[in-house]
Amino acid sequence: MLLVVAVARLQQQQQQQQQQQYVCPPAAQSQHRNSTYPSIAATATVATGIATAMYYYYSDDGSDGNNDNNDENQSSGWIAWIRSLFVPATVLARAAAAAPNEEDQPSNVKYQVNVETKPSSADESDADDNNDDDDKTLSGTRPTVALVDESPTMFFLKLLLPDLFLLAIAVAASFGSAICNVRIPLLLGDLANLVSRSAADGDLTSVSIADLQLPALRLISIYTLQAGFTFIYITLLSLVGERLAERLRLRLFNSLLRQDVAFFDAHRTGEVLTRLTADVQDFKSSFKMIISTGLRSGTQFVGSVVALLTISSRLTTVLVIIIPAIVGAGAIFGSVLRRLSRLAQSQVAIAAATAEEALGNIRTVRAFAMEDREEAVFTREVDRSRSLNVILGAGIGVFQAVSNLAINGIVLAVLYVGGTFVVNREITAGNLTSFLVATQSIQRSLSQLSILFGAVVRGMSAGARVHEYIRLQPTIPVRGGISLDNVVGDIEFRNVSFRYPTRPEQLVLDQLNLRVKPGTVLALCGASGGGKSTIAALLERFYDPVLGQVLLDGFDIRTLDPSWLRGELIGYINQEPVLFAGSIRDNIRYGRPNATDAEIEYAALQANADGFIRNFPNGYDTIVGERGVTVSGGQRQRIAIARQGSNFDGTKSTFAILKDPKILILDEATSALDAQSEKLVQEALDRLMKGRTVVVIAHRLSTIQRADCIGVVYGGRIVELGRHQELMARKGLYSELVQRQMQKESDAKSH
Ligand SMILES: Nc1ncnc2c1ncn2[C@@H]1O[C@H](COP(=O)(O)OP(=O)(O)OP(=O)(O)O)[C@@H](O)[C@H]1O
Repeated sequence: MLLVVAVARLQQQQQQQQQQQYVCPPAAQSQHRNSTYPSIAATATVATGIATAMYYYYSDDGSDGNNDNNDENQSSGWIAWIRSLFVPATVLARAAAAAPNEEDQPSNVKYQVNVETKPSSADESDADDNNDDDDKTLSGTRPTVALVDESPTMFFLKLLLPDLFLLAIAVAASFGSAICNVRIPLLLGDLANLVSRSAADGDLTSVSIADLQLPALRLISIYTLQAGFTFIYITLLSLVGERLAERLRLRLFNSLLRQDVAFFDAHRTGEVLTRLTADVQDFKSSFKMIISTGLRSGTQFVGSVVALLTISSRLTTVLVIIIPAIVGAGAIFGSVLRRLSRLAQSQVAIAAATAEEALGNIRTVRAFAMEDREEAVFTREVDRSRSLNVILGAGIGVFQAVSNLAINGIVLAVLYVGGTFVVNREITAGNLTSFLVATQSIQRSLSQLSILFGAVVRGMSAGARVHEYIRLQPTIPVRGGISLDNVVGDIEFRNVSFRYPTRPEQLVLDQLNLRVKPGTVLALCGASGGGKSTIAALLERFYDPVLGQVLLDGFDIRTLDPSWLRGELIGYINQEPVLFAGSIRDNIRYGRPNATDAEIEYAALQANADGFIRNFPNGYDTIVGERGVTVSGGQRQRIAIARQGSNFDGTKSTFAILKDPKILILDEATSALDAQSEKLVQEALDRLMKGRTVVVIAHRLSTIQRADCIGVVYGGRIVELGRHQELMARKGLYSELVQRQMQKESDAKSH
């Protein structure tokens, strides 16, 4: 019996010790937990016919807003066709993560917003046995992707909805223009028949001007009507296209702003920006082309075929044999060019990325005197790009030359066979003219439809790429969840294990336990790569743990509103605070857009920043440049500190407008500074830290000796925890780190 009681007591003591071990500073426990001529008489007519046909071949009614219609553009149309057939096939890797457990919550909930997260498999298991983490294996914890179940077609139809009426008018006008195009060759044939009749009679006066007036008037009317339709559909299509692109860009940007931090770990900024710019542009152009060229060319094609059959079914048979063969050969050659072009395009992108990297990091390039090397790398990539594009250009040249030969061959074939029919009086010269014009109309329609085909493919893939990002749901929503009142700033990491989604094979935090009591300062130190910054990232909820919980005042932070958590509760100053390209004033005001100038200046004063800011010629209106490059590191940090708070003295009295976080995370905040700047920054930080729970991540151990508690992070765990003196007395890893650093400092001094 005594033995049983003794074992039970021993187990109880061990449990208490384990809990005490990760409390900082060591003391009481938290109460909460959770969670595209024949007859000589007719020669003049045929000449007129050829001229008309050639006119039609080399011109167009206009347009689809994409300017693919005159001689020059005819050739650029072919190029556009070939180019348009490129289908960049990009399939993206995904990222994502976990979601909250819902359990009992303490009662200081201020308000609640709907939580949008979807539980992942990892979370489901986590929810089942919240604290039984010991039983869990850490395999299979790679985050799943959360997607909105909506097809791209459905999405784009919905996006078009506000402009449906305008689009309907544009479609009707485009259709009207196409009908006019089908009518024009027939009216031209009527006119030609009149002229040929007079020529055939050998009496050029047999046809009076009055006889010519009616068909001429009809032609003028239809030309005018067509011009009107063209104006309407191009203008409206342009309007609808631009509005659609705008909505698409806004939706995409909105979605990107809300993606998980893990998404940005996995995707290059350049790639994301391409979707926002080039892909939206491609989608818009293709959309406009489908409506204009598609509808016009389709209607023209069908109308012209009917016209051909009406004029001469035998002559039409000749075309039916020739045209498909030519189109087929063109398609095969086109696919080869397409592949070549895709290669050339990606090479251009590689060259651009090389330049972007070098120019974006110009300071590093300059510092290492690597200009020549970067030039050599860029030259190599540009050379490859040139070679591929020269081959592509030659291919396009061959394609276009053969195309022109084929098209001219068709004209000759129709003239020859048609001429025979005219000599045999099977058809009239006017009919032959109409036939030629309609043939050209068919050719033009077919070539535009093939361009359109490429554009459709390209537009669809661009649209799909854009939609892919839009339908991606962040696993950590930006808003949603509860906000608390009267937060005291009690932080607890309970059995937290973590892997970065981009590197799931590496366990970064391994069942880490840590408790920071309200109003105290915890300093985290330890070897590089141990997991210190990761602890801060989890506290900011940039990521969710794969196992375990991060608790704030007893609430699992997955149940809290992330926007409230980051915007109000936690202040985060990292080693390289990033400023926006605006003025100093706007940067300090960033957290609270409604702060007055007086409040901003007070905050700057408290952050030891007012002095240097006033020394700038433009004072608070000084522009800090991209990412804040025109101010020094120490100045940048003090601006970042001023951005964090105004009630530096712990009172909320006069200036409580700027951000006033209850919890502060200082990630290497003073590590990049000289002694004088560090002193100024440290003073500002000391003021800012008053009355808050602070987690400091530092390498220089001398700066953290006064911390209420020091935690040594190693291999994703807290291996030592306590006050400076205690840890020194323990003669463990901390004392070793301190001694090594002292040695380094004295070595540096003696040199
Ligand atoms: N975004 C990320 N994606 C993948 N792995 C990451 C990411 N950030 C950090 N890591 C890895 O996680 C581990 C812990 O990194 P962390 O930045 O937390 O360490 P640290 O202790 O703060 O190091 P240091 O003192 O050098 O800043 C490292 O191995 C690092 O390579």
